[in-house]
Amino acid sequence: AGGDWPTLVNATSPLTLAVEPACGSIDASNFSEIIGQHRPDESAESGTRSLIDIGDDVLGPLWRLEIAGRRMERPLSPRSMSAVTLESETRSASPVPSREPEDEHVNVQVEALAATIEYDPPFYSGTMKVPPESFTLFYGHEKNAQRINLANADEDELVHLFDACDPATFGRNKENVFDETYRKARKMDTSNFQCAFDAERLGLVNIACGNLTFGESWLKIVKAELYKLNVYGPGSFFKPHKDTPRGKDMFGSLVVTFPTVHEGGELVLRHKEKEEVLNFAAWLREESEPCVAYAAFFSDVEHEVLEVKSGYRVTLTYNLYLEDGPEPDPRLPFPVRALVPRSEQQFGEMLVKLLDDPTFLPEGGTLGFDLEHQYPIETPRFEGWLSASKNRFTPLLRILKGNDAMVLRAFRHQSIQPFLMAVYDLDGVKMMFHDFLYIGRGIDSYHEDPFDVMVEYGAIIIDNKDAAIYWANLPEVEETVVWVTKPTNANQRLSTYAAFGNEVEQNHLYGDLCLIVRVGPPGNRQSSKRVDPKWGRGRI
Ligand SMILES: O=C(O)CCC(=O)C(=O)O
Ligand SMILES: [Fe+2]
Repeated sequence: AGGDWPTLVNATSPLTLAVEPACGSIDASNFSEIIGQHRPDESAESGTRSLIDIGDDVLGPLWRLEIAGRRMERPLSPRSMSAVTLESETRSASPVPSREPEDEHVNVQVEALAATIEYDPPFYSGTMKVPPESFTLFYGHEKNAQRINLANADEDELVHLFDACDPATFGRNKENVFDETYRKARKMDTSNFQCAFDAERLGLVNIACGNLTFGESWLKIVKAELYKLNVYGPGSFFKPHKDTPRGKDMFGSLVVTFPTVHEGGELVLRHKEKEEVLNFAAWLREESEPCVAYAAFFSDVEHEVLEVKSGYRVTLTYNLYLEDGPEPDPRLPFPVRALVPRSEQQFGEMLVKLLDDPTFLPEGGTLGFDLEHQYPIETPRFEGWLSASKNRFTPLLRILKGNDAMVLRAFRHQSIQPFLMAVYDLDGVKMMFHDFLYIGRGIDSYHEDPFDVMVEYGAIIIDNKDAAIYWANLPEVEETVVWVTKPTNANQRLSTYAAFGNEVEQNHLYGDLCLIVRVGPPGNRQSSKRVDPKWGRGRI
């Protein structure tokens, strides 16, 4: 059978399930073959509902289930199928195992640590005075080159530039699409223009990026690669999106706006429920000398260009990369970071205080931090490539941003080595895993249950207190994570990250990750053995 699968709506008696088709009528013969004996339901309108007596040796295909108000949309393995029948037998019993009382003490301690982490803006913006010759732009196709001075261009010149550009596309679900309800603007590729403005040579890259903080950034140099020239006429806009990661070392974008007369076209940046509206047009109007306005932001910052009300808005966009710098000269003193995030000192001090406190995790334990930023994850080249031992997120430790890098540095300073994990929520059972997994990668949607695959490859069960009632054999918690900052997005399917970008890119996706830190008992915090899960309480 193809198309929509039926919905399982009720479990009436131990071995009877009621099933509703997602659309159309039920082909009853199909059910009896697959999961059990079909029996018409006299109480329901004909053709809409069926009862099925389940045999002992059921094999589940892909089902959409709704049991006791909970929806489950995933491949149903024999294990969860038997859980369904079992659940209806024991419905009155409490499905959640009894739990120890919350460990309030450790919660209070980690809350004090979390409170030292201050807001670290994921962008940096301003205006910058540049030499007059920087405003010259040559553009055009083949022999029809034109010249324009972007510091004093008139409307006709800007219309000509606008017309010379191509309509701008954007990436949606692995395709480059042209859709003027989403992005109404013009762009020009670097092969068709030459601008005297050079963000690197003018020092703008250093100014803008020096204020964004990274992991081990003193070992790195920032490279700005010119990406596009964008021209927005009256009525142009670009709806919210994140810039597509083009390579694992791309960490952000730089937008430079020229002082062409325009109104509107504000750049809106959003990250973690915070929003910032940058009105470049107004900033530039206030300057008495020719300036550009700029914003450098991390790639996982959602941004949008509001409608241009009048005039023409001209921008250059750059992709920002981290490149390895020269090896530090061992004879010189170890380089000092120019900029330390404000919270680094407070956090470091609180951390030392906690690690020295004999009442803090007296047997050791595992701390978890939700990362504030997303990072580009290289997508595997072929299906099913998973490893039980290799943590595919380790290379990302070098490019952590902002507070994520700050937390990593603080632990490393105490000789404690955090690592990265993705947290999954499978029907209320939370696990951490060292790789990404989605249908077509690791799991075969028809036969395999993601849970089974992840356990086989070494996923660690960290929480079961929200487990759905149909887990027959509730997996035991193997390691309790005390969350300093709680994960907000548990991963279900990686593919959802690819939805919108400014260009198609299939090799890297953004993923949500957590920094996990195993700390030893007082006096030996550096030992990182996994601790008995009865310690501490998970706080997802
Ligand atoms: O032109 C701008 O201000 C931003 C353009 C942008 O977001 C992009 O090209 O991805
Ligand atoms: Fe963008």
